[in-house]
Amino acid sequence: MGTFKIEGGHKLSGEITPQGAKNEALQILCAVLLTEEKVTLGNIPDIVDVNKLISLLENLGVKIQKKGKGTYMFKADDIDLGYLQSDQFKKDGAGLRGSIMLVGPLLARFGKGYIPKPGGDKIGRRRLDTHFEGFIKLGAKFRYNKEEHFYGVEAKKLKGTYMLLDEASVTGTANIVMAAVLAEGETTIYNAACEPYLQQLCKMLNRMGAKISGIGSNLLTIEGVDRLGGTEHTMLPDMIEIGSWVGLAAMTKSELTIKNVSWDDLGVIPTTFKKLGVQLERRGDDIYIPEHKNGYEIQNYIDGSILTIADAPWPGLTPDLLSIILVMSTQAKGEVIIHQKMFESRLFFVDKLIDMGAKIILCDPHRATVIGHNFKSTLKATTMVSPDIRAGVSLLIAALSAKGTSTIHNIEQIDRGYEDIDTRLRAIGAKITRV
Ligand SMILES: CC(=O)N[C@H]1[C@@H](OP(=O)(O)OP(=O)(O)OC[C@H]2O[C@@H](n3ccc(=O)[nH]c3=O)[C@H](O)[C@@H]2O)O[C@H](CO)[C@@H](O)[C@@H]1O
Ligand SMILES: C=C(OP(=O)(O)O)C(=O)O
Repeated sequence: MGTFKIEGGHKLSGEITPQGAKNEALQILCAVLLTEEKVTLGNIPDIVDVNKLISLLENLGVKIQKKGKGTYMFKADDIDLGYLQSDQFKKDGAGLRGSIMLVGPLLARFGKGYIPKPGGDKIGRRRLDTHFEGFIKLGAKFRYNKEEHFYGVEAKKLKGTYMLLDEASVTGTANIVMAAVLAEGETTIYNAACEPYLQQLCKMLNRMGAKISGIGSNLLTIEGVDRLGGTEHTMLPDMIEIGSWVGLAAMTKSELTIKNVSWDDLGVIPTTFKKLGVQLERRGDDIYIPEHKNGYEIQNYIDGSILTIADAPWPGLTPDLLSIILVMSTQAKGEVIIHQKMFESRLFFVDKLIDMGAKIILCDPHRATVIGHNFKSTLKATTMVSPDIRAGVSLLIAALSAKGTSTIHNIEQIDRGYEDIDTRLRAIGAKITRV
């Protein structure tokens, strides 16, 4: 179990460049299976989950060449479907959430897709019904081995159809889109998720020859084609990382510039931080955050009632930023309710923040009320264990703002999604060491 030692209480300063988007990369990497031609991908983050998926592709027989930092060429012209039945696949496939999106492309191109119960954060129930209901609608036969938690779908040829998803699942939509692009006829997906990750995937598939319209909306129409060709694609900067650095800058009262954020793809993220009193400025495509010498004050609603920050499918606020927003609210002036609607076990990490001196009431598994200290009292350093990727980074931000030296164990959770985080934070003045 890896550990970070963090000496808190120091201001940071300078520039930080976000990595390529983790959740986009996981979709895009699976899409290389849809063609036997070369696909070159850039700005792939060097993080544990992405590297696990690249190694799954390699074991499936995809030829992979590293062209430079974050740039790889993939060629899926000789796929070993036998690997899907191996014990090794049952182990490797369960190592991350993103592996579930191998199923759609495999089903579309080879008529069969299998996957063990995927991994990812333990943040409550993470069902896969939307994915498999979509494949079944497209004509696939579904089977599930309960003892092994092993899922399978098979179909000679998928047929386009209309479907109304039971929920706007991010990976579910990506999976169904990747299956439908090679189906016979037209598929309409209503209540589709439309995060920038999905918009990027659909744009790339269109460059490969797919015919997808409605990109960016919750109604996608896909006219099936016989085959797809090669392409090049570059990941957007990771919006969750960008939000993490905004929260970090505010809570450590640091002047920070976040470079090349692709502002137009950030949706409500900048305005959400502004509601929490954070000053952030658009400078070209950078975010500039001044030193918050006098702290930051949470706005109330127009009628004076307490602000709620809640997650929602895009264009609502991503749930992946709520833990970060919660931690920075502990030093704000004012009160806020954090409502994590999607996941039921993602707020339990607040116990650690309470130990550190934060004023938080966990109302129920989904809602926490935070009463900010307005920097009148700093958090106390402590020893903690990172429960999931975003709670891990939130605890790291808490530790960087706290007085004294904190220890965070199980940092593998953080490494799952943040590239070389300690080196990058040291470059802007953080006192953090990996032990
Ligand atoms: C690898 C990857 O891309 N992971 C992301 C993806 O996970 P993933 O695709 O697994 O998440 P889903 O979008 O399927 O669902 C997330 C949770 O929200 C619930 N839900 C979803 C849609 C909806 O309309 N109503 C609703 O309640 C689901 O039941 C589930 O509990 O999307 C999540 C939601 O943005 C993010 O937290 C994850 O970081
Ligand atoms: C929940 C997350 O990831 P995953 O879906 O990979 O577990 C996340 O990125 O915050």
